[in-house]
This record gives sequence, structure tokens and C-alpha cells, in this order.
Amino acid sequence: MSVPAIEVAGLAKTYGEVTALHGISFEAAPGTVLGLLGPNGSGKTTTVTLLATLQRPTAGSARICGHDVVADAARVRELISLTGQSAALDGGLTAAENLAMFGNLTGLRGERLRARIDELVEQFDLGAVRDRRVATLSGGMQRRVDIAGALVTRPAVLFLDEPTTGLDPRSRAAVWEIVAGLRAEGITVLLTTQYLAEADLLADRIVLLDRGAVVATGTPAELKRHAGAAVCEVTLVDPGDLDRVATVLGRFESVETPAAGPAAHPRLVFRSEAGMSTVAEVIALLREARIDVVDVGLRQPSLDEVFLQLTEQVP
Ligand SMILES: Nc1ncnc2c1ncn2[C@@H]1O[C@H](COP(=O)(O)OP(=O)(O)OP(=O)(O)O)[C@@H](O)[C@H]1O
Repeated sequence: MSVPAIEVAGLAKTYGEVTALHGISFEAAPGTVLGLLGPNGSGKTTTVTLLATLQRPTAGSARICGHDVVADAARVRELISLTGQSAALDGGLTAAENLAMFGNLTGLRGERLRARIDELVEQFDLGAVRDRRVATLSGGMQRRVDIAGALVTRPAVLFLDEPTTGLDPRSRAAVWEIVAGLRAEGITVLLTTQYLAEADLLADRIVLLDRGAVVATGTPAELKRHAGAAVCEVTLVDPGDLDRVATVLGRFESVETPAAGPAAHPRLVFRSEAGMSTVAEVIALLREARIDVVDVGLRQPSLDEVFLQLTEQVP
């Protein structure tokens, strides 16, 4: 078997009285996307900073492509790149100048640097903004330049810390495409995100952290199966019916769901142990009580629902 791109064993970190990580373990195979998820304060950033050699663990170990992040930190730094939500760009420089700056920082110069910048401009579709000052670009475009900057040195492992936070849906989709492309190139990506749909879409495997411990690992599909039965979702016409529905369907176990938008129809979600029979029963009960619905359906639990079940709060 090949050496894991990321290998974390019993990794712990305490800050004075605060234990940020209680000895976590997980692995990522080369060329895969690992989603690191968890509520605020669960230890995601601490994990990334330890793996990126920005601080030292209190106990346990971590290896990047077989190299220890403490004993072999210099080699690890050559293998990784880190980019986050706050773009590390110089707004006064053009996109191409920023890429050159990233190259210079790692010793890439001259013709090799110019050729690499041309490649990245092409790959990230930055031709139109190449010679524009970064401060004048949209947030989505800046994020693209920033990720391109992290790739100037062709890292084996890329840490993407909340790469789509604050982006509009179109720019977010553009970043998703980039991440899928990186995976196709064989780069291992550790992605932290607060958007579970994003992890569902991009991650081969997910590590779910809560209060400094791993509470679940698996593929998105495995995590959803772990949550157990399918759910029956009832979408109501009238918000005024919510209490009545809760009474009429009181025998079913309700599932906590992420808040819907203000304009959305009110919905209730129940565990559906008996699959379609539960749905049939729910429809019969609602009809009997003359409660109008927009929709009653059977579906797999979403990753958000799994998350709410396994942790104490939303990420
Ligand atoms: N330098 C520090 N000194 C003291 N405590 C810290 C330090 N850095 C992190 N912590 C604590 O460690 C815990 C984990 O924090 P961390 O930033 O890793 O979580 P996170 O999952 O990245 O959260 P968020 O999603 O809010 O960024 C928190 O309780 C935090 O307050």
C-alpha cells in the first residue's frame, strides 16, 4: 500500500488549560480530498496549523507523505501549501505579480517561474485579470488568484481552509471546479468547510470533529447511512398548521433540521423507520386532519442532519 499523504496518530494540543485536540487520528490517501468538518472551536484550525508545521503538537504525531511534521518539518514545508479564507495577496500588485511573489518565496525564479505562471493563468482562467491589480478584483477572483498562488510550487498536499466562505454561489461553484481539478491532478486536499453540501460534493472522506475529538469518519454516503433510517419530510402550505401537525404526527420521532430560509414553506422531518409505509401513514393522518401540504416525501438524511445528530451544534 502506498504511504498515506496525511497520517495523524493520537495528535493532541493543549493551550494552557484548554485542550484543543484530545489525541485525534485519521488518514488521507494520496490524490484524495479529505473534508475536515466540525462546529466552531472543535479544533479544525488547530489541526491544520499542526499539519502545516506552524505549531508543535503536545502529544501524538502527524506525517505528510511519510515525513514527520516535527522531526522533518523543513521537508514537510516543501511538500505542502496552505491557503485560507483571508487571501494572502498583496492588493497593490497584479495577479501575475502576486503569483511571482509566491514563487520567489519558495525559490522559483526566471524562466521556470514565468512558465509556471503561464500554466496557472491558463488553468485558473486568469488571462483577463493577469495584469490587473488584485485590490480591484472581485472576492471570487481574488480567491482564485490565492489558490493559484498556493500551487506555484506544485505541492503534494494542499490545505484549503474554508476556501468558499463569503463567496457568492457562482464563485463558490468555480472554486469547487478547481478543487475537483486538483484531485484529478493527484494533489491531496485537506478541505475545512462550514458548508456541508460542499463536503458532500467534494470530499472522498470526511472527518467530523467535535470538541477536539473525532466523532465520525467515513465517506459522505457512509456518514449518512450511519445516521440510520431515511426521513419523511412534510412541507406545509400554512405555517399556522405547525403545532397541529406536531400533534397529529406525535407518534413519529422528529429529526432536528437546519433552519430553512425565511421565505421557505415550513417543513417538519421525521425518522421513517418503515420507509414508504411511514410516508403512507403520514399522508393518511394529515388527510384525516385536513392539513394542506405542498409535499410529503421520503429521502436520505442530509449531511447537515447527520452533523446535528453527532455534534451539539451546527458548524
Ligand atoms: N492560541 C490559542 N490559545 C488558546 N486557546 C486556543 C488557541 N487556539 C485555539 N484555541 C482553543 O482551542 C479550541 C479549538 O480551536 P480551533 O480554532 O482549532 O477550532 P476551529 O474548529 O478551527 O474553530 P472555528 O471554526 O471557529 O475556526 C478552541 O477552544 C479555541 O478557543
